[in-house]
Amino acid sequence: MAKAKHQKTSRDLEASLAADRTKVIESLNDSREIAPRLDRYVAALLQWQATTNLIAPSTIPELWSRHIADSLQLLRLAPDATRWVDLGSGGGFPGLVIACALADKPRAVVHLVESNLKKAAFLREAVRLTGASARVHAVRIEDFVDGFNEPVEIVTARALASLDNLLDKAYPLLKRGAQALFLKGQDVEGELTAASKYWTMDTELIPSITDAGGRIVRVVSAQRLVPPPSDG
Ligand SMILES: C[S@@+](CC[C@H](N)C(=O)[O-])C[C@H]1O[C@@H](n2cnc3c(N)ncnc32)[C@H](O)[C@@H]1O
Repeated sequence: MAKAKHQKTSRDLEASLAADRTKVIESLNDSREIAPRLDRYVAALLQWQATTNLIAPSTIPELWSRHIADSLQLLRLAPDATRWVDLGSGGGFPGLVIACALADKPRAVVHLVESNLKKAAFLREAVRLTGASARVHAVRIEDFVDGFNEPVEIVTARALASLDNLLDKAYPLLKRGAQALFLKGQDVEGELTAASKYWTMDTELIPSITDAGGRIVRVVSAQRLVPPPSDG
């Protein structure tokens, strides 16, 4: 009886995933190159998810719309960018998904910065399996951004920190001319108000196409008004 229930549950999950995949793949202009890469990525993610918490388990049935489409929407906002840095990549959102989409674009690279060694190991395996245009940096963001001197056009982050904190983390890249695309939830106005106490910013709020009420914050430029509190 318990075994039959387990089989039904796993069949239900497979059916949900397949329906969700179809919806997302059909929404793409041309999925011929990216679909096989994303399929390999999802297979690896589900395999590693059994031992490493890469995504919230409740989101697995809608993995394609909640995570993959959520990540892919950033490409429309920077269609010509080839140099990306994704901060706190976790299981690969949005950076690895973007790197799958850019795999055939000359000179494209997405730098994935993730300090958790197990997640970084997963990202390396996913890059190997998919052929994504990505490099994995298993370091803390704070240790990565200052010494990183390759060209950067776009900095991304999702589910990492408050806007004020994200600006602090990304600032060494923003001041070199990079723009930021931060995937945010519904309370982004509150975060903008809080950040504006410390920053003067040129920002744009773009509605998310996958997360009702969610917004993408495009930071065109930012300048800190008040120095961050010192540690000592
Ligand atoms: C909540 S997860 C989000 C992961 C992914 N961006 C997503 O949307 O699914 C935040 C990730 O950022 C990583 N992280 C947090 N602080 C970091 C830091 N200072 N340097 C590097 N990685 C960090 C954590 O290890 C974790 O994997």
